[in-house]
Amino acid sequence: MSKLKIAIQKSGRLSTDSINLLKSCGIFIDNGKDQLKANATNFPLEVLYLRNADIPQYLEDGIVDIGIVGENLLIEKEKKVTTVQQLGFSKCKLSLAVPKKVEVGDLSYFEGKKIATSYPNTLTKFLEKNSINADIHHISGSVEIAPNIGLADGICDIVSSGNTLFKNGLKESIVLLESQAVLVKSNQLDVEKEKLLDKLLFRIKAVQKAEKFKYILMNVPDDKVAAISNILPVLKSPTVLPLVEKGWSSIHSVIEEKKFWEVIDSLKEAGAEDILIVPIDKMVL
Ligand SMILES: Nc1ncnc2c1ncn2[C@@H]1O[C@H](COP(=O)(O)OP(=O)(O)OP(=O)(O)O)[C@@H](O)[C@H]1O
Ligand SMILES: O=P(O)(O)OC[C@H]1O[C@H](OP(=O)(O)OP(=O)(O)O)[C@H](O)[C@@H]1O
Ligand SMILES: [Mg+2]
Repeated sequence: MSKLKIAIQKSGRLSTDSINLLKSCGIFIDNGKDQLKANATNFPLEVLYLRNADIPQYLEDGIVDIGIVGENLLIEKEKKVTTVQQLGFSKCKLSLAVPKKVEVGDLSYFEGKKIATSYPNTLTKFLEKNSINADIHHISGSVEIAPNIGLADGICDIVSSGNTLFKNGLKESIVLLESQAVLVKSNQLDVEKEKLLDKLLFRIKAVQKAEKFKYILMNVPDDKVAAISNILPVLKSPTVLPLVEKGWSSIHSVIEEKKFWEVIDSLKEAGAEDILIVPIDKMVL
């Protein structure tokens, strides 16, 4: 039987969330300590733990079938692969940054300047597109140190919370792109592997939907059931169940979490009591 090979980062910013995503899809991985290759016990999936930076090439070569990487890396590497789904974690930006006291104004500040980065390809293209000539210095890590040791005037690196910039006396000046983790596939999948990927994707979407929605329950006086049902921005019509106490009902439904916060006050004003919001594990609609 065919097996899908997935590449995930061995250790780093993507690894924990990637493993958790597989877990929440009900996929159990039989992992030994320091094992770089493992099999799922209940899904035709083989997991390869790799360096993030190597994954796009493995995908292009068809050595692995699918992988989880940051969008920023795909843009940098420009491999022939296909993005299947945004995953919503490891959100970050790729930005130009300079020492705190420097006034940047616009991109023309960087004309003739020296910029240290781990993303030379993305930066080169961005500067070319904007007709800026700069001296790009490629380093593979600890980029934020460069201006402090006289290696560069500015940097171009990943920014998330901004802590690393702050601690190194730098400030973000121009954002090149925004990124998040994505599921990517090789362009060499056969029909059987495409089918397995569809199965996996179906599960991922069920998990993602469940994260957005909550199960909602509340007690309401019988004469307010209609009014409260009208306020609730729910997926379908709510379920109404009688309480043991006469004259009261319990309304159950599924609601988008952000919409709940928009209607909570009107629900209370309309007479809803004992409102419970409960997480949903999976959602298949
Ligand atoms: N501080 C951060 N916050 C959120 N996401 C980040 C952050 N830093 C990096 N990322 C995202 O996670 C991806 C992996 O980053 P990480 O630093 O773990 O990889 P790396 O050390 O460059 O990779 P490798 O596995 O090749 O050693 C990046 O490409 C980016 O998309
Ligand atoms: O804005 P922040 O939340 O501070 O995150 C940004 C930092 O995170 C990443 O480095 P990481 O810690 O992954 O180290 P690395 O260079 O070893 O990959 C990135 O290269 C920045 O240095
Ligand atoms: Mg990093």
